[in-house]
Amino acid sequence: MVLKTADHPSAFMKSFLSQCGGSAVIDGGLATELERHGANLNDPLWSAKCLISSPHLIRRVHLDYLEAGANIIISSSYQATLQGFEAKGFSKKEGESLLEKSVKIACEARDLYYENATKGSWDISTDGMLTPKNRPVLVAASVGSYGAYLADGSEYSGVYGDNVGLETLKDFHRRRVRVLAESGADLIAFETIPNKLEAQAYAELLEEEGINIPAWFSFSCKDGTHVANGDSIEDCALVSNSCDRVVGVGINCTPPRYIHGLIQSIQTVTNKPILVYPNSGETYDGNKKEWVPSTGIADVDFVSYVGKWRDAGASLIGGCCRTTPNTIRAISKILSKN
Ligand SMILES: C[S+](C)CC[C@H](N)C(=O)O
Ligand SMILES: N[C@@H](CCS)C(=O)O
Ligand SMILES: [Zn+2]
Repeated sequence: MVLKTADHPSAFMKSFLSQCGGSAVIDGGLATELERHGANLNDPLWSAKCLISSPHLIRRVHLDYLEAGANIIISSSYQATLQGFEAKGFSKKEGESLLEKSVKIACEARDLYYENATKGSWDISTDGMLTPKNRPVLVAASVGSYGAYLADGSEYSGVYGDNVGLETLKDFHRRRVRVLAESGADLIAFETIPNKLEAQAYAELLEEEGINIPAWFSFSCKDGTHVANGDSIEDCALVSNSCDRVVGVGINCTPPRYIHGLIQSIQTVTNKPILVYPNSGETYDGNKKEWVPSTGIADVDFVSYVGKWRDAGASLIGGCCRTTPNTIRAISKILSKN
């Protein structure tokens, strides 16, 4: 199924959601699956390292998520930055090619998925889910936060220091956003945004650079009302209202237990579609680059929350770190039952 970007970005998202039957499925943890397939991501580039060492694995993981029911696959550019590539000895041009490659791999996985679907003659799978041929699929180009580039878990603190202001953040992301916007992706996923300042930087960049594909803003949160650095989720979500190109706002890489309250808060300040793709509820240790079980309330039964999130107003739902194709298959099953 081919979706054309409508003249107005919000019409594009509306039409996509309607073709998905009202709710869309976002994919699950990309890096999580790369690691499960044997990749060692203990590197400043984290998952973007695989763009250099194992692009075939990235394609495999995208395909696994499509086969599990995802309507949106997010590219492997989360921690792919021109500055990060430069530190590894790549030229600016080579860095830009690697950014483009992340989207190309996701598009190839989508093509392969549709190709396989066309070979099959089924329309409905044995468990009642709609299968390949008529499922809309978008490729979202990931833009991880400045904190992700720092490679120390700063996307969960949002504390960048006094030296990092609005202009620094805009300059840091500018070229990367432009390259990804022209890479063939359907939208840009600004992910794991840990503070309001970075959302403002993205909103201004979208305008200044005349970015002509839609985008979403997705925040990492520390509780049911605040993003990682303590800014209120309402203030952060409000930033998206200033920008027509932003067609969705929500939360990712945040424990499931906070999501319901966050959806309710976002709804008080915006009419834009709400997206949620939480992590497993574990905590990231940025020094060891390892996930550790959280103390406190368990988030084991992620999937049992999904209906509640949809009823609360989320229309795009998936998973982030430590979620897998099994998580996405279960979400897809729940959302396909109206
Ligand atoms: C979403 S976090 C788990 C990504 C990795 C982090 N930026 C790091 O490099 O340690
Ligand atoms: N899209 C990224 C987000 C990390 S928080 C991933 O799934 O690896
Ligand atoms: Zn995550």
